[in-house]
Amino acid sequence: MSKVYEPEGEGLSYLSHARYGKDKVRVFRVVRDGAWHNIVEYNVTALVEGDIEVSYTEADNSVVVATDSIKNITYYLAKTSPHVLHPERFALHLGTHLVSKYAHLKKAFITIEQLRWQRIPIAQGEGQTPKPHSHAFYRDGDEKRTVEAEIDASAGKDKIVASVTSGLKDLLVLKTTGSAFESFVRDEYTTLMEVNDRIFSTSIDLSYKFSPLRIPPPADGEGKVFDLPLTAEQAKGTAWDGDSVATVARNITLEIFALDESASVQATLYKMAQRIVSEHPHVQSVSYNLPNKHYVPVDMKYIGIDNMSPPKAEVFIPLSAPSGLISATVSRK
Ligand SMILES: O=c1[nH]c(=O)c2[nH]c(=O)[nH]c2[nH]1
Repeated sequence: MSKVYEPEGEGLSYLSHARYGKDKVRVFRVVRDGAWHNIVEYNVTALVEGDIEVSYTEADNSVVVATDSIKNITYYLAKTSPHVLHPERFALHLGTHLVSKYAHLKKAFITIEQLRWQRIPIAQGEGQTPKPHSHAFYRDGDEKRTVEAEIDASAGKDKIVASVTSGLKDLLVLKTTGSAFESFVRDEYTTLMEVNDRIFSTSIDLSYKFSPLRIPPPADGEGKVFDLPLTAEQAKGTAWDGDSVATVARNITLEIFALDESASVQATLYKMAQRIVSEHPHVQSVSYNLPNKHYVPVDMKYIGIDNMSPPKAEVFIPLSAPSGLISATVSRK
């Protein structure tokens, strides 16, 4: 056998953080309700922390639940969990299962990206409103719904606490008026013109943090049976009710983007975030990252055509880079 590599200066350092698991677990699930089929497609990341130091420091794999097994558990729960169609609940179930089954694993970090599948609308006849098809779907954009759940069993397996941050990303929007940018700092570095009318386009990255949830001990001790003792009323607006919060947060974002007479990306962002906090008592904070995707009017002076400011500005160069990047978090007082 070749010589085992022995690091030098062992006394100089220590393992200060360790977390591992499976990334990019791609899952598609169909739930058949007779002829009516419901589907989800997820990209799942499932990571764990706990008493795993020796796997790094002593090459002792006896504490390692293989990442391959973590992937298998993800598929096992995609098959058996009653929560699979709801990304927040599925993340909570998966995380609870991991920390309940393995005593030495104290925390699970589950990230889910849900890809879009919409039902194909089918017109039933001439002049009829189209109806969503029972089992045929199309991808209507790159937007993803996101969930990040931390399931913490370090206070004991019967005292599991979960914190969940949900949101969406890659929702591309654009408006052709109702956006200005004026009265900013002017000095020797300024070349940007003040504009009272411009194109506003951004790719929305939104996240909202829910207040923590207590997870009751799983009935079978392993986390295979999992439910929250919340009535529908108690669950309203919590991470458990993630689907309805996601719908409202998305609608608020789109509505304010469309309707706001925007003074800047900053000011519009703030209005969106405030509205989400005000409509959901269980949302503790809301964050947005909004790239300002610039559309620059083409200067046609050289051929005697005015294309520089609205209403004359009609032909634009969509700049792929650079973009502005405006971000903020609005928190409940
Ligand atoms: O809405 C904007 N905010 C800025 O901070 C900024 N900076 C810039 O060049 N254009 C814009 N637009």
